[in-house]
Amino acid sequence: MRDHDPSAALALVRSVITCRGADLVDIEALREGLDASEAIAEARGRGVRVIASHHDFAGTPGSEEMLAIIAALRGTGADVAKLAVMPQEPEDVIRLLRASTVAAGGSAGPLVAIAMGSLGAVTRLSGRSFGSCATFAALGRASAPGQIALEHVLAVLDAIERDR
Ligand SMILES: O=C1C[C@@](O)(C(=O)O)C[C@@H](O)[C@@H]1O
Repeated sequence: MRDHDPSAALALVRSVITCRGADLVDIEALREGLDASEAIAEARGRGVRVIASHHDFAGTPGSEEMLAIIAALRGTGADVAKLAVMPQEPEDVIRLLRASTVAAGGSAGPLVAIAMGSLGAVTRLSGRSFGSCATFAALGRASAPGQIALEHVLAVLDAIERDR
């Protein structure tokens, strides 16, 4: 819903929460002009878990900024924080993974950190080693650049996680 009016997006999330049709909702929580905290509290009050997410489809912020974004996502009271960025060069992917490792190091709650595009594909497959609690895969049409088909993700995770 990244191109939509933030309040319309929030109204949609609210209707999903109130119709009891979801176990978990994903809210783009840091959009300008949007106060997601009430919807998040409402969801949690109704037993619906919340992922508070932030997408940067243009680039990869600096390390401190990514850590601040993750802290802000966690500050919304959501169950999981998720940051997805668009790397332009390999160093961006390394920076995202480093920020993910640092942010996951404390006890501030579960995190998902993804670098999009083909450059970031490695983060979708080995994110767990860098603090991510989940990844995203395509079941049919990809919903973000660089998303890999579920069957391939499962095969790679199976190979990577075999000895854990
Ligand atoms: O936040 C995410 C992750 C995602 O952006 C991805 O890169 O796989 C895809 C989005 O649909 C989802 O909301």
